[in-house]
Amino acid sequence: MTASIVIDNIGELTTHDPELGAGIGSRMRDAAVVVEGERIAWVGASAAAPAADTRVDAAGRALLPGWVDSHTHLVFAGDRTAEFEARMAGEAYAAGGINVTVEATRAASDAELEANLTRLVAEARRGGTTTLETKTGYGLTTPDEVRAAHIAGRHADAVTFLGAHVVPAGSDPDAYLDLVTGPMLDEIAPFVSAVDVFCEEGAFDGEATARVLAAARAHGLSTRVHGNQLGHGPGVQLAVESGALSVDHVGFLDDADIAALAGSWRGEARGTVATVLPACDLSTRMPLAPARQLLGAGAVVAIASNANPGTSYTSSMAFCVATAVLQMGLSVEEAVHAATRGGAIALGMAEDGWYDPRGVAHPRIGVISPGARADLHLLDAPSVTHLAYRPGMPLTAAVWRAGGRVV
Ligand SMILES: N=CN[C@@H](CCC(=O)O)C(=O)O
Ligand SMILES: [Zn+2]
Repeated sequence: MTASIVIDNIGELTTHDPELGAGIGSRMRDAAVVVEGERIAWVGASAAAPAADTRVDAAGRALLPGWVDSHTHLVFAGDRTAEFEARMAGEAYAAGGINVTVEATRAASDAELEANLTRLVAEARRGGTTTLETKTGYGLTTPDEVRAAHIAGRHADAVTFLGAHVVPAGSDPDAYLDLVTGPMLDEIAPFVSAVDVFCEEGAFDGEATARVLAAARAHGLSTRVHGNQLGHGPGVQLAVESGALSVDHVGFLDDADIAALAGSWRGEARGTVATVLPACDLSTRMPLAPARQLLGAGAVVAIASNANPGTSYTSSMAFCVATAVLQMGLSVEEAVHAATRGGAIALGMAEDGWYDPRGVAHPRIGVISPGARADLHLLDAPSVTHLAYRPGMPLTAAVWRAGGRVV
């Protein structure tokens, strides 16, 4: 028999389910949610809630989908405090800092990398994150990248190959590109679901990016691009042209980039999500990505933490949501949508039947709707508005992932 839970007396319920009359911008009051096994079985008025094996009284607090963090780099060792201090003293961020983490990561044992990853995933869970993508990209040799993918696959919901993060110190750029689009990709492909490339000055130019994306597609893998982070460039256009799931950072966009991202959702096929990374923009002292203009133009926007030791050493999605509201001009509803359902769309997990790295199929995530996976985040607050109204406060009261209480 599958165990059931009813969470009733919910003061404010964010579902993102248009069928429940609660898409972006509307919230249900006095609601209840019933969970059966790993799925949501029922959503409705608290007064009409059916009985279940266990009852949780939300006591008038707000319930929303668990955060979907669609962009992190958590397989690493070492620390970049000195680089951060230098940046706060006025030095600019440059892609080359990645090599500092590459050196520390290569020197770490499997157990050290896994312990660090486990610690960071637990930290994210405590903040309400129920789904997490993470990338390789601090190994940059075939064995080091494959080991990162294996370690990530034991703890993350999606693993992305980022061999094209930067040309490792001492390597010839052409030879490295041949490796990353050839033998390294061949070896890692069975253990990842997507390929990412850092298209930026100091990393990979447009031509190299196009080669990485084409090689990924030839292996049947999805693609993502780190694009337009430090300046204008071809990352967004290449991502859209190649049908990438997402292009992330998007700090420096011209009108054609915004039009391409919005236009990518107008045809039959799905488009490319614009993933903004507010904590990274702040930590690198870069302009905040134009999320308001992107939404205004009709683009699909996700918010992610970009947790990594160089540019964004936080997995706090609540902090990212608060920043998106306070500094990027999003409404609370838009920011919460971008950090939940937006992330699910960016990961290809917004529909039933997506597979995790262990080959297990799951129901859709990022929504609170009958049939969806029961990933739920109860706030110690009456409304999601408090995420921005009380920034920095620990508002996570309880978290369920696939129907199981994890916080
Ligand atoms: N932009 C590329 N990669 C990371 C930075 C990684 C690092 O500096 O260690 C990012 O998303 O910001
Ligand atoms: Zn990143």
